[in-house]
Amino acid sequence: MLKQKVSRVVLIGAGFVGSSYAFALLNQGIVSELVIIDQNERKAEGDAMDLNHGIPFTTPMRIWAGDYSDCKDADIVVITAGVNQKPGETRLDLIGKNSSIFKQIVASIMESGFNGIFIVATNPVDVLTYVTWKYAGVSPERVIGSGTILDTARLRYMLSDAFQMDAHSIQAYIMGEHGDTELPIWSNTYVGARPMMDYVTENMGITQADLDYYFTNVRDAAYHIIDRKGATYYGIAMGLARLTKAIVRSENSILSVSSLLTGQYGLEDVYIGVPSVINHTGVREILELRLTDDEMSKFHHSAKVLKEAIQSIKL
Ligand SMILES: NC(=O)C1=CN([C@@H]2O[C@H](COP(=O)(O)OP(=O)(O)OC[C@H]3O[C@@H](n4cnc5c(N)ncnc54)[C@H](O)[C@@H]3O)[C@@H](O)[C@H]2O)C=CC1
Ligand SMILES: CC(=O)C(=O)O
Repeated sequence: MLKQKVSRVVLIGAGFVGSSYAFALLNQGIVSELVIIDQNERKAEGDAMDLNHGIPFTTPMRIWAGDYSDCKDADIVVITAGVNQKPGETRLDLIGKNSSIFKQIVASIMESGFNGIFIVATNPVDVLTYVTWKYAGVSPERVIGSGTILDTARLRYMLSDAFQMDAHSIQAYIMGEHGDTELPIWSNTYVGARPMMDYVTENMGITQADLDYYFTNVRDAAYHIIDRKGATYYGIAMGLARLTKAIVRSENSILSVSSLLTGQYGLEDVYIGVPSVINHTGVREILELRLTDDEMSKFHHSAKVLKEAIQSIKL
């Protein structure tokens, strides 16, 4: 007889990002159980009710507003709780408020006996992923930050729009902090199997100035969206759903997420956005790219900024 395979996600934080992620999970039928926790219990209950009413239109799933004891049987806990940026604020400006709530959140998760994978999206995400890893005291492959998964998607979208190519056919990565010091890895960008630089020079008349313009728009996308509608959530929600699918289905997919460096790129003891192989164990390995000297120096600068931010927190 076939065994019933239950996959459970517990979502902590049912704000813009969390609710959009829940909606993406339901629409894509990625897991069989979703538990929603928020300090605003009525909001978590309301979301569970609303989402349940969509079930007849999609894949069967159990959704309820729960509590931390539900983490015991969870495969993945996704943390999106905390404040978001107001216009003009950087992600690093959120460090004080958001790191202080993580101590209690991570302690409550671990008290349940949770033995699965953490995904962190709350900003500043690289710093809070490090904080989660420290507070949880688990092996680093079980703690993943959304890192530059969204920035990489933004870059692939912008290049696909510029080249009039399907975004799936563009291989490109943003590495570093999910924030102001991130960088594009042009040296490892491909259109299909062709290195992007020779493709665009030969066929498109696109210059380095154009590429710089696309990157600036990627780096500053959150500021532009927050100025217009107060928060960003659909893009990251779909990125979190993609990451969840890679774990639940053990896909061994390469995604640019925040992983702990342990000597890669000559760095250690920092969570930072790097292409990583994701499966049911979490981060199976970090796929180290060959960077140019300029890319390496910018990546080291980004890591330095993150390390300084981590040092500013009393862990
Ligand atoms: N990693 C990424 O690419 C992105 C990250 N973000 C970040 O995600 C975070 C959430 O953003 P939004 O959903 O827009 O904020 P929001 O304010 O809409 O939602 C936050 C939710 O967290 C809940 N919450 C706060 N403290 C809690 C606690 N101790 N326990 C349980 N729930 C708690 C609140 O009640 C609220 O429902 C922010 O830090 C934001 O910067 C947002 C977009 C992209
Ligand atoms: C808010 C944020 O981190 C983003 O949209 O990139």
